[in-house]
Amino acid sequence: MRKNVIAANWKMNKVLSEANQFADAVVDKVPADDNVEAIVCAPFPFLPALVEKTKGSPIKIGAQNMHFEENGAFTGEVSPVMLRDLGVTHVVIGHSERRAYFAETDETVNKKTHAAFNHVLTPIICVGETLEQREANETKDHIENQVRKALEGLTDEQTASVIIAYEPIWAIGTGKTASSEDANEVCTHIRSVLKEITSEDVAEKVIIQYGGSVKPANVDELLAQSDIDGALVGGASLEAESFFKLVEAGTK
Ligand SMILES: O=C[C@H](O)COP(=O)(O)O
Repeated sequence: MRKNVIAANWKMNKVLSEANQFADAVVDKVPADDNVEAIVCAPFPFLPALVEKTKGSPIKIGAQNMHFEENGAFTGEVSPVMLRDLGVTHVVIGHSERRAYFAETDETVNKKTHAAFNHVLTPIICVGETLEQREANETKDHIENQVRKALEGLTDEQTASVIIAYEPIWAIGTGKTASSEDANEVCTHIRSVLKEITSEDVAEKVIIQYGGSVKPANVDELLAQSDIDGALVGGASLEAESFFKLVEAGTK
């Protein structure tokens, strides 16, 4: 039985005092529950404070991006070594906003995925189609291609522990959610691709999240689907109360 992984992706929001207030508000509320894992993926400047504030709680802290190299002349970049050293446990890789605005490619997604495992970070790998691709009936082929390229060269053990976030681009921040059945259909396809790449046993272990306008009002229906094991949440993860409700939904 897979647990639900509820990950907040704050994107480029909040200042440090707001990040601290959020941590204070949720740290004693989020339950230690085998059915759910709660992760907050925050901007780099907040990571040390959030790691400190959530120590001893079940909440894990993640970054929203990183470079694939360990160090070097890469002005403005943050390495996996730095994240691990801070106590960060997860990293979002290949978010559609990184792919669209910061030239992230399937190749860099794959390099970052390997770098994450080399530094004991769990990658949350994002895949998703545009509205044009959906309308042209290209969703499954596109997602399959993204998944295969992201996971190239991983061991079965590594593949079993990736988190894949299926986020249809047209549903991100738009208020439009894929119907839970449509979202599940793509997540089931991802799992069948994982079976081909590895084995049924490995594929059944992989956490597949849905992301795109998830909120307390629609999360139950999404999590009830057979192949949706959690959510990667932007807007509705910014308020502590709303994030807590999403995590609570994951315990059911
Ligand atoms: O990483 C999160 C996704 O981009 C979803 O964002 P959203 O919940 O604001 O639609």
